[in-house]
Amino acid sequence: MLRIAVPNKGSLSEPAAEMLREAGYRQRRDSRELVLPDPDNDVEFFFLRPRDVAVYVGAGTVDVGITGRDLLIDSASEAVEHLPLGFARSTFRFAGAAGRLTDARQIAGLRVATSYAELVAAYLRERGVEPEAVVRLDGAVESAIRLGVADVIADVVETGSTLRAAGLEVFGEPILRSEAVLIRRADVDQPAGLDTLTRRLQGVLTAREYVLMDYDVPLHLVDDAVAITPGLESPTVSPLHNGEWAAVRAMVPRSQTNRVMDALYDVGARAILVTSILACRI
Ligand SMILES: Nc1ncnc2c1ncn2[C@@H]1O[C@H](COP(=O)(O)OP(=O)(O)OP(=O)(O)O)[C@@H](O)[C@H]1O
Ligand SMILES: O=P(O)(O)OC[C@H]1O[C@H](OP(=O)(O)OP(=O)(O)O)[C@H](O)[C@@H]1O
Ligand SMILES: [Mg+2]
Repeated sequence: MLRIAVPNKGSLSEPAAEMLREAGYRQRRDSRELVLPDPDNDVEFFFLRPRDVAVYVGAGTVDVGITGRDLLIDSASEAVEHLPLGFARSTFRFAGAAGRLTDARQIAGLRVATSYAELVAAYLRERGVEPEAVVRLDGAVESAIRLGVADVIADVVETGSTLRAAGLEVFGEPILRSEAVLIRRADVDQPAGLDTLTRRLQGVLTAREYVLMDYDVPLHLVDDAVAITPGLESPTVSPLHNGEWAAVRAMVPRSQTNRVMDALYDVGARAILVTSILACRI
């Protein structure tokens, strides 16, 4: 039975549960449940603090887990990234008082507050920058400068509104681009059942990223239309009963749906229909 660690709280928890549900797994109804067997799918879920997921996976006490790339790196555990999951996207950045600093090298001799002390210390070490101290805080890191425990901070930035509200500005290159990732232990044989979990999650990612597009097009324009919708491998083209038109079906990136419909209409396609994909195996 594959043991899967899932964040029990925070930004990762709800989208992780939603993705697993879409992949056909049971998910807990009560947020206090810590263990959830799913015998029909031969897996067992363990709901753990997001920061602890990589620790358990690295120790081998659970087989795989869902966490953030930033948390995985900060944990310095023996776990590795297996599959990026496309949600909880963020950047990890240095920030300070507006207009004060422009480059990470200027952090030499300063105090940096962060909840990701390992990640920040390693980043500065690799660049030969020696801060006075890396101050480890649990959260609300944006207040550390105003309250006098640090000169700069390093934290998760998504929209930037928390930084703005604290009167801070990012500086230097992004330290990291993070998103939720499925992790597994390094240097051991793949646990039984990981292939199935991976295929199911990839199916959810594809179903979210693509739509199915159907349209009719005169036979002499099929090549022009198919050039606009090449599909993943090759679109399905079927004859219509009238003998002069074809029906075409292809997968199209969801983000391009309307642009592709406009282009198809312009080359002469009609009856263009778009359908969401509920699940798939590619
Ligand atoms: N505002 C955000 N947008 C996107 N991802 C975020 C955001 N805040 C945190 N994350 C991501 O969530 C993960 C951190 O999980 P964690 O649950 O510890 O943080 P959190 O969402 O800040 O929860 P809490 O502060 O309630 O403990 C990291 O991978 C981080 O990149
Ligand atoms: O760029 P934004 O869209 O504003 O998001 C980033 C903020 O979200 C998270 O904070 P959270 O709400 O989890 O509080 P915390 O600092 O207590 O963890 C993160 O630590 C940042 O502070
Ligand atoms: Mg937080």
